[in-house]
Amino acid sequence: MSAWLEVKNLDVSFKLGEGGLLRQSQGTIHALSDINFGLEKGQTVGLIGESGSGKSTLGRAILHLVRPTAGSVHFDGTDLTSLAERQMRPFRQQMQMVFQDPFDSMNARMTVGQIIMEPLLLQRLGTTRSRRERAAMLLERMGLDRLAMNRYPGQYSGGQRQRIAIARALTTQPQLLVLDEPTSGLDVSMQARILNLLQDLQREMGLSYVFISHDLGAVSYLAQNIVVLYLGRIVEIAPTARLVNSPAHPYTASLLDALPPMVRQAETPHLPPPTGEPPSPVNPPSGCAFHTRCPQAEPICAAERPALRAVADGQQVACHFPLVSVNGTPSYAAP
Ligand SMILES: Nc1ncnc2c1ncn2[C@@H]1O[C@H](COP(=O)(O)OP(=O)(O)OP(=O)(O)O)[C@@H](O)[C@H]1O
Repeated sequence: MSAWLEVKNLDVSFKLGEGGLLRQSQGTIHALSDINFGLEKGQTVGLIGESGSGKSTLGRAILHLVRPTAGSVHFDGTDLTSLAERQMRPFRQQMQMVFQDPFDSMNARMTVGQIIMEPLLLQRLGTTRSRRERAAMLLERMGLDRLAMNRYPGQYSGGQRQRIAIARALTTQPQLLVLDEPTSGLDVSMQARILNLLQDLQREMGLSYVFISHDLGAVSYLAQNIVVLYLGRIVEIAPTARLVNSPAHPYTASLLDALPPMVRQAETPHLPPPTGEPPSPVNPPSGCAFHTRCPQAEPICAAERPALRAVADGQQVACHFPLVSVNGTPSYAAP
């Protein structure tokens, strides 16, 4: 049975040398290869990985903002990838994106009210009065004063601007939000407040989230399932508790190193964080792309790409030597 949101065999490539910043370079960036996962209504899936692993591209491909090279995205039974932009319009209302630095995506000369009402205007929804009323109501729900309607985003702190961005994303009453690093750049207490707000809104409105972050701690707070990406491929996918307590891929175990001890259990393996920069996605390493940085790589890892395979209920890993055996039992010695 298909999930409410289903990503199937998704590939996204960018050709270099066709203009823009990258016109000096040649080749193809395989930003995403063979991505498969599902999300149920009212739930959160986390996308985690280092910079350049393909998280934002995946979020954008789900929202039909990037055209996949192959594969499909199904939303509530409809294959979005087969739709022309005009047919996509009713779905745009259902799905919105919240960006990392909302100030970058806000026009500093527009008032907060205009910013929040803009999606309604663009989609020609409501009347002037109903748009204003909805924007003011959402501002209040975000813990901001209605007076903010006539002020400018520059008058607000990072955390307040993130609340304004969330209010804007909610104006069209979407069912799905793609949250792209919504807490990065905020201090720890503000991060916690935004995460709590997102959790409350999810319960109240039945929202579904695709939560993109390089911070496993933030993702594990909201997500029921986590997808770990490395150089455009899924290396592990698992229910959150399983991933955090029994990671199967050495790369996942190295991301756990950054988790506070109260989130990670004492006996959970956590390898040192990967050293150096990830390899280039234009010319990725042979076999398992992580083998060049993996502390336990064997010759087969450079020769053959491991397929994603199930090791426990809901847990799949692409590794020749997973840290758990096929029945999900940890196969590592406690430190
Ligand atoms: N429009 C584009 N044209 C060419 N290459 C792109 C484009 N968008 C993304 N890429 C490349 O695709 C790869 C994945 O990028 P993406 O931004 O999805 O990664 P990310 O995991 O979200 O990283 P970050 O955390 O830094 O945002 C990178 O190598 C990036 O340079």
